[in-house]
Amino acid sequence: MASENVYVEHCKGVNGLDKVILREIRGSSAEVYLDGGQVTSWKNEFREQLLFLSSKATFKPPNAIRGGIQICFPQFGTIGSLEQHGFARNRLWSVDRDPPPFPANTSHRAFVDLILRHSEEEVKIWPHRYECRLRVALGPGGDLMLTSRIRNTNTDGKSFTFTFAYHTYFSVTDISEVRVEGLETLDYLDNLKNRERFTEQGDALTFESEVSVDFHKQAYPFSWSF
Ligand SMILES: O=P(O)(O)OC[C@H]1O[C@@H](O)[C@H](O)[C@@H](O)[C@@H]1O
Repeated sequence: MASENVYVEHCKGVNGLDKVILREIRGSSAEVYLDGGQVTSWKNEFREQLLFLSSKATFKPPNAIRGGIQICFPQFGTIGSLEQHGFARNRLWSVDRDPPPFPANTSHRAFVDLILRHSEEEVKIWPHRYECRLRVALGPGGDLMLTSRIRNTNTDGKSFTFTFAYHTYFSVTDISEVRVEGLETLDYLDNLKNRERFTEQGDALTFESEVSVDFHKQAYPFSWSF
């Protein structure tokens, strides 16, 4: 059997939408929808699901699929004039059959390359031309790697700025066991308190009730909602 069939399967998912299944020999797998360029499932070798996908996810483009790993581009959250989290999660991506080489080549066999290019319709709301590439790769040990590469294809040489995020919905068995470390001394905006600014004091963030906070570290904002 061709390796494409063993490790990478192109098929139809919910509502006939195009999806790609990545499989590794020890049993781990991932599923990626071309709608939104979105990973919707990631299972370890014991077939345990590591991502959350809402039972209310509609799989009706151009609505974003609620769950998995949404791609937020060219805007994360409400930092800018576009709709929340930008438009990439609402667009149909294509399989990139001939991606430019990666600086460090890996030996992964379960991977897919996707590409999203500007549409002329979209240029009206975000006046830039771009290529947004995403490689989703599943390693032999079941590790999932997302690599994104964004290229400015503006014909007039004009630069643009953007924000980007992998908006990941993790599946959590017991929220009281979860600790997020490494945030001490960083400032955050609390979405449940009118985005008031606070400084994290503790050595770990824990979750006893609903939490929705955006942390800012240098140029990289990141956000937690439970
Ligand atoms: O509802 P959306 O647009 O998919 O956003 C999902 C979440 O995105 C997070 O970044 C926000 O902090 C949350 O408040 C929000 O619920």
